[in-house]
Amino acid sequence: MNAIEAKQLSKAYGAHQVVMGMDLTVRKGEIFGFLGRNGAGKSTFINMLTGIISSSSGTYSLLGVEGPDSKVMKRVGVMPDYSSLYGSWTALDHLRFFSELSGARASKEKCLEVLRSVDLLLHANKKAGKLSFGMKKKLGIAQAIIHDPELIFLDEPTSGMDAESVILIHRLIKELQKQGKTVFMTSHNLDEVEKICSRIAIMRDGVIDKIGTMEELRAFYRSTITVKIKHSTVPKQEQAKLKQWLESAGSLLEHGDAYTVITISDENKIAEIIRAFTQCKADVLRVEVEEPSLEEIFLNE
Ligand SMILES: Nc1ncnc2c1ncn2[C@@H]1O[C@H](COP(=O)(O)OP(=O)(O)OP(=O)(O)O)[C@@H](O)[C@H]1O
Repeated sequence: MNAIEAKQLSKAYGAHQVVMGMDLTVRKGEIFGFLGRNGAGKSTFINMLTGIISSSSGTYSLLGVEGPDSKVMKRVGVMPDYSSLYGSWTALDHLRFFSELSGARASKEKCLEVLRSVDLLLHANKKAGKLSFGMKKKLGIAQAIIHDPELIFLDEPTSGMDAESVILIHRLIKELQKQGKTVFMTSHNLDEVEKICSRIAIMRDGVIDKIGTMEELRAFYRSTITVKIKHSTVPKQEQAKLKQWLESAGSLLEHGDAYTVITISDENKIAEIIRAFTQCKADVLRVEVEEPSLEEIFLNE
């Protein structure tokens, strides 16, 4: 059973087609990263899945149940927009209220345990209006997980958080995955997505432009493997031969006395490059290989 299945899901506001026939499958137990530029349609897509807005056409299911279905939503956690917190309620009040809404009625101990997991225990009795932006985000994450849901939607969970908090939330998300839960998260932080997501979809103009694991996405952009070589000076009589060989192996970006940078399309070429230097009587002192980052893939539209 898949955690999320969308088939030809669409949303239009008047003549403006915001989501155009989206097909998407998220497997159970995945940490799925959902990316796209501002206005790509990510929130609209999530809002349809979580029943906040209705779709114009298409179907979807969550945890195998065709939506919209209020019963299945008790097994789903959604991180609310921080602006929807009640300023005069404490962090603890929020968790109690939201767990009751889902029918789980978490005990005070459970609420405190969840607040501890997002490092808000010391602020349990603080009014939400007095929490900092990062703390409000943490409270939103706590609300999304208080009822022990199987599927969790997190909208930019770490934006505006300090570095230590980001690490804490990444650990928490991985822990949720270890418990068998599925996390569907949006983020504008590509490093974060690259680090913790098992699969990634990039949305553009209302459709999915790219989808796959980091490895699969990289496979489309293998032409940009960059190899940086620190080497000893190549003897004069070998220099022309080596340069000619390197130019036939890939795009030679830099070729100096002690340092060479080349981009190649096939990682098997790396060993051949090292051999070419050795055969031309130069020692290879260090080799660095850089694969395309998610940032390059994201921008390469
Ligand atoms: N209620 C609405 N009425 C009309 N247009 C809307 C409405 N909600 C969203 N849109 C439009 O739909 C498009 C997609 O918006 P959406 O909020 O889904 O983008 P997003 O990918 O989540 O962006 P961001 O990264 O900025 O959150 C935008 O052009 C937006 O103006």
